[in-house]
Amino acid sequence: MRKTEIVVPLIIENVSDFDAISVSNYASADIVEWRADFLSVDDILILAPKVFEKFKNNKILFTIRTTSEGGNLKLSDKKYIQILEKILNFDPDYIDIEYFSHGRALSALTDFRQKIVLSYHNFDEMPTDLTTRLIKMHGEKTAFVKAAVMPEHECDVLDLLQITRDLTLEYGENFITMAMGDLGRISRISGYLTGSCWTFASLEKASAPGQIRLVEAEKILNLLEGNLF
Ligand SMILES: O=C1C[C@@](O)(C(=O)O)C[C@@H](O)[C@@H]1O
Repeated sequence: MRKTEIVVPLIIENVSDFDAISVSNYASADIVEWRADFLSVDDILILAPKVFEKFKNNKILFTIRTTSEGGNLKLSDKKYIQILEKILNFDPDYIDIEYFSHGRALSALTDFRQKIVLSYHNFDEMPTDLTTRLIKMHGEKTAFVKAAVMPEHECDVLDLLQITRDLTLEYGENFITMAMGDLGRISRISGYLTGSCWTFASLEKASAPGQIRLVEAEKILNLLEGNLF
């Protein structure tokens, strides 16, 4: 029995690509993350009914990664909240909210806290205030708190692992962390040590640097965690 849940990003770049997507490719994903920011806002709302119907037997995390945090869409808070409100009508299991870029969405959607994955992304560095940020995010009492950072040195990766372990011991198991890029790859398979609850593994196109492919992630996690849980 594996501990770490595997999240597989669903990336649709054109509405016309959707029908060719095979749900069976996502069968071994614990959660499917629809990274909706690869589409325009209009196309997100056009495709939403079809995505939630096609993946009705999967757990779905709905994510709009904005340009403020390494994604593709630049949105006002008002528009960001409007889209999330419309998507919530499809009852996703989780929605991602960028706490430091679009924190107003959290207060607007406070009734959905148990669906919210509060997130923070830093594609430039391992920030020195990461612990403070994660504790502040944890205080919002959402389902999960997630941080993806870019390590420059090996010590940045080791620091992230230790910070995750310390916070999990202190505050409980709702942290999801990863160090991105090739240097950070170990952080994606060390949840059994650190307490990080999820890892993101790619099917075809990775949604962030350093992601391990789904097939390999399953093998490694089953090897590392198989006899532990
Ligand atoms: O926040 C995350 C984590 C991630 O950035 C990663 O590094 O695997 C991938 C994103 O799709 C997801 O929304």
